[in-house]
Formats: sequence, C-alpha cells, structure tokens
Amino acid sequence: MCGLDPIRPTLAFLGPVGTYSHQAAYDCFGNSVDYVPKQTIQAVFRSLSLDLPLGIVPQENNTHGSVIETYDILRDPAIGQSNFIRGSTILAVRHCLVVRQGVKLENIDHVLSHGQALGQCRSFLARLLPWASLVPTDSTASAAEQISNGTTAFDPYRCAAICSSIVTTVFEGLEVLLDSIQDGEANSTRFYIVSHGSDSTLPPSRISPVRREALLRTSTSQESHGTSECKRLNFVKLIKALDLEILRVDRRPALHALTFRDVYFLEVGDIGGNTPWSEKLSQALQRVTYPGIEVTLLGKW
Ligand SMILES: O=C(O)C(=O)C[C@]1(C(=O)O)C=C[C@@H](O)C=C1
Repeated sequence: MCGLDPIRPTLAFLGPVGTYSHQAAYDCFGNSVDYVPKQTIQAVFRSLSLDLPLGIVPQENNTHGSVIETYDILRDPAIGQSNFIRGSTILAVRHCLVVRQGVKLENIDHVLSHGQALGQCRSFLARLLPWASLVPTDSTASAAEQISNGTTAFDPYRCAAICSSIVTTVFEGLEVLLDSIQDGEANSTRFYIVSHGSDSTLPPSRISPVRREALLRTSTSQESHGTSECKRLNFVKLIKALDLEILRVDRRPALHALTFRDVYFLEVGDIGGNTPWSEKLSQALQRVTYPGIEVTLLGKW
C-alpha cells in the first residue's frame, strides 16, 4: 500500500482515522506500526495476511457488554488456524456529541454512531434527545465523517454523531456540542490484538500483560452431527478437566445446523507454577479431547 514503510509492520483497525480502535492501537504501538483503516470488524480479520500481519478489534465494553460482531467472527474456523488473538488492551472511552458547526441540540433529529456507542449513551439519549432517531453506522468516526462530508441519507445540519472529540481534528466543519455523554462514569472498552500466524513477533508495545491468558473456543463438532458421537457439551466436566482459571465465558449460536448447540468462548488464565504457558495449555487441551467435542486454542498471550 502506498505511503507505508516496508520495514514497519502494518496493523488493521476499524476505520476511518479517529475511531476508538485506532486510539487503542496507537496507545499500544505508537509509531512502531503503520495503521491501515478497514470498514468493518470483519474486514479487519479478513485482511490479515503476511503483508498485513496485525489487527485490533473491540471485544467488550464494561457498561454495554460483549461486542457481538467480534464474537460472531471468532466462530470462523480461520481463527485458531491462520489468525490468532495475541493480547488485550483497555481504553477509557469518553463519548462526545459532535455536530456541524453551529447546530444546536433542538436541531438534531438523527443521532449516528456505532451500535456499541449508541448503547453506551442510552440514558443520555433518552434524557436529552428522546425525539431523535438512532442510526447505526460502521464506526463512531464514520458517523462523524458522513456528517462532515454530507454523505448521510439525512440533512447533515439535523444530525449528530456520537464519537471521540478527536474527529473534530480529522474531519472538517465539525464541533463538540456536548462532552462526556456516556452513561457509565468509568466507561471502558477492551480490545483484542490479533495477528496472522500464532508466533509472529509483535512490535514493542506499551502494554504489559498482567498474567498469562488464552482464549479457547468449544462446541459440538460439526462432523459428529447425526452420529452417535454427537454429544451435548458437558461444560462442568470440561472446565474441571482444563484445570485453569476461568476468567470469562461468552456464548453465541453455532454456525452449523444443530439447533441450540452453542459455541462457547472461554478466556482462561494461569493458576501459577513454573511450567511454560504453551506447555500448560497443550496439556490442558489434551485433557479435554472428548469424542464429538471440539476445543480450539484461539490464541495465547
Ligand atoms: O467505532 C469505533 O470507534 C470503534 O472503535 C468500535 C467501538 C466498539 O465496537 O466497541 C469501540 C469502542 C467503543 O466502545 C465504541 C465503538
């Protein structure tokens, strides 16, 4: 891609410039990577390759919960085969109501933003803009960009975006009408750092891992569908056999046709000792090789 340094690794993020994903990545890697914006979270994952080895995706917000789009993509078999989770980082998220210069609160009848940001400002919107229609966009900064360049389907002088104040330095003609509009005092979003390949060296980062962690995906295997091996996941047995600290569990519908057979994501942590983390994880995975059940390591850090 033109303008990119051939030596510095590239990192894909949910664009355009000025999203929280961009800020979270910059806080970690600063100028040690080149940043490549992508239109969706799915495009971030899909673009990972030898030429674009790194990415960042939002995973969870402390007030609005899991980022469903990310978890739905983590069901894809490519994750854990060619693309892996390599770390996590947390960003304090302070939302602003951004408008075209001169627009007042009473002029606004459409509020544009990413679904997560709209959800994180639900009480604010109900209190101050109860008449406004909420319009989901691909990202917070893309909402601001559309208002700035007039590409929204609505009159840009009757719109507001929920996004970071940084966008007013990126897109023309915008100003912050109200600052710190998120419902939760300590609104924070956690992101996963993702990479192409499981062992590629990551650039130096300003984040240091708090403990050794990993992400596992487990479900009834698709191949066992219709056979005597087709088991329902015995979750308690699996967790006991793993013998690792369970830090969080997320559940999404399986991609295959078995009704109400879900995919579980387990974030696990080390419970101590001197055994190398990779070894400990492969021993844990060997203990959970049950017929008809798939357990895949999606990444470790
Ligand atoms: O739209 C952005 O700015 C993003 O980086 C995405 C995202 C998310 O999906 O959670 C990231 C942080 C905030 O929670 C709101 C939106």
